[in-house]
Amino acid sequence: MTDMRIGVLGAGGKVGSSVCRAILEEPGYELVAAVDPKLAGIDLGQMLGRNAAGLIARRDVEALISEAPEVVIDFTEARASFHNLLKLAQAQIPAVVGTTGFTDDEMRRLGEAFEGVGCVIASNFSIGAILMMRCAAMCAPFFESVEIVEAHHDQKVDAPSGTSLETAMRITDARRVANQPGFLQDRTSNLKVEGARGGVVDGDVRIHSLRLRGAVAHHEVIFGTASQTLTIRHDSHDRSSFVPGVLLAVDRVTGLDRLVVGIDGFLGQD
Ligand SMILES: NC(=O)C1=CN([C@@H]2O[C@H](COP(=O)(O)OP(=O)(O)OC[C@H]3O[C@@H](n4cnc5c(N)ncnc54)[C@H](OP(=O)(O)O)[C@@H]3O)[C@@H](O)[C@H]2O)C=CC1
Ligand SMILES: O=C(O)C1=N[C@H](C(=O)O)C[C@H](O)C1
Repeated sequence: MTDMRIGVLGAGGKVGSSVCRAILEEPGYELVAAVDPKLAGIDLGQMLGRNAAGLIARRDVEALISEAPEVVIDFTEARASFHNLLKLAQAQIPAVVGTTGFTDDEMRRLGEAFEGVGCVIASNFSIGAILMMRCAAMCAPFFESVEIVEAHHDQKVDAPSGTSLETAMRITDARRVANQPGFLQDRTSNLKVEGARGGVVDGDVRIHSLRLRGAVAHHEVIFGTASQTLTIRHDSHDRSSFVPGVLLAVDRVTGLDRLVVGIDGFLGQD
């Protein structure tokens, strides 16, 4: 069997460079195009090691499409990603997307664009974060209060994190399905610092976003009810935590004919 031809958008970024290294090292894949505007024209051997020697970084998605990749992986920034994904869909190239920060309207339009072509968009590819979201949904009907705290490195551009938004959505969905009322509202009436109580999503789940140099990606869901709290916490200590989930999605996406959100369905054990 020939190796699967992979293209990467955001190859010079924190996650994109980890993904490129994995593609270069794992058997069964060939890195045929790597795009990052600031690296255009550079031999990626300098950045990714000798496995990448001779692979020249490309400037844009058009240059990537011209290399005929079988799957494209995208870890960039939401606005750039949205436009690039429309071009990939038009070229009938399946995509695996980790970029966060899409609007609801962009997600809807991507769903339409990928009718007939595989696409996986996941807010978090690490197994621990996926299980954290599942545990949070399982606990949601049993508690009266919940708040989410997420902490990321200080270079992150979107807030709150895509993972915390998806966790909030899964929590409110689980409560609705269990016919439970919304969470208790707090009684803060003297808010002395704007934002001190975080931001409210999906009606009543508060998210607090911390941005700290030295952090990678950390999510904590804290539930409360009379006399007790329950904390579910996940930490990504290194970007390699996302790689196995990305490769799993790459293996599955060519068998899809539409946009799938999340990789839960590929894990089994439902
Ligand atoms: N789903 C998941 O599991 C995960 C998702 N993420 C998400 O992935 C995204 C990237 O994260 P991270 O790697 O930390 O961010 P980085 O800023 O380190 O990487 C993004 C890279 O994309 C480049 N870029 C910008 N525009 C384009 C474009 N049009 N074409 C190609 N490359 C482009 C950037 O270049 P420049 O620096 O010049 O702008 C940068 O090198 C974020 O949205 C983040 O939230 C992150 C971790 C895990
Ligand atoms: O920007 C990051 O780093 C991460 N982004 C994703 C998110 O917004 O949820 C996934 C993970 O938290 C790392």
